[in-house]
Amino acid sequence: MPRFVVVEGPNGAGKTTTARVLAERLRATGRTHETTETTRTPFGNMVRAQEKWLAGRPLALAVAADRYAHLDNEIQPRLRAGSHVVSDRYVPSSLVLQRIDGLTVEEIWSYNLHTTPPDLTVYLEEDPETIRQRLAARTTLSRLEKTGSPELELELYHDARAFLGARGWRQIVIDCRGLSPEAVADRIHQHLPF
Ligand SMILES: Nc1ncnc2c1ncn2[C@@H]1O[C@H](COP(=O)(O)OP(=O)(O)O)[C@@H](O)[C@H]1O
Ligand SMILES: Cc1cn([C@H]2C[C@H](O)[C@@H](COP(=O)(O)OP(=O)(O)O)O2)c(=O)[nH]c1=O
Repeated sequence: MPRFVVVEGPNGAGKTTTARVLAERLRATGRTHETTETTRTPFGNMVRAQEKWLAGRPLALAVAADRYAHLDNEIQPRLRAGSHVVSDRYVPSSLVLQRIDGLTVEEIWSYNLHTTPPDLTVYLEEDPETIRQRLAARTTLSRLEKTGSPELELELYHDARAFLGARGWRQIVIDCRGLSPEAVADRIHQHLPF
């Protein structure tokens, strides 16, 4: 049975790296599609490019619209065709980033109410100082990356996890400190039934 797995965590925690290694590993068990939010579609690229101008509610709505299109046009068709789907970011990212952008959890959730819960949502945690050093090496940071901090994102991810857990989402936390991306992917794989 194909599975929809989401990788979450603060900027610089290792989402993109982990999602790539995990997808590579899952390919040994069946077809696997790797994807990301905001999407690499023209609409998703526009949202990313306009992130400075589309703040607060307009950004929350644009990101949610991109997410619903992602579900309709990419995630659900791939799952129906028998592929596993691994997404770098999904609803929890909105519960963190849109909150940093001034919205309440209730408003953010109202825009995401009709999304499909993943089979497994993985929250990566890493030492804030390690994350800060990784972000310092990046040449460009988005408006929200500059507004938030590793500590704030970790705290808001904690709230997001409690909120979604109360709504039946199946979730795990991986403490990535000292673990290679392969070791992180191993731990995630242990929670999947294949
Ligand atoms: N488990 C890990 N151990 C050591 N370095 C890592 C690990 N995961 C990611 N990295 C490194 O940390 C940096 C940020 O990783 P990235 O996957 O881009 O994070 P995110 O997608 O969460 O912003 C990259 O340079 C990446 O190589
Ligand atoms: C997925 C998502 C992205 N965004 C916005 C803020 C981010 O700075 C921007 C880009 O997402 P991000 O994945 O962090 O950047 P990139 O793909 O360029 O590495 O999109 C949200 O505000 N909420 C979300 O739920």
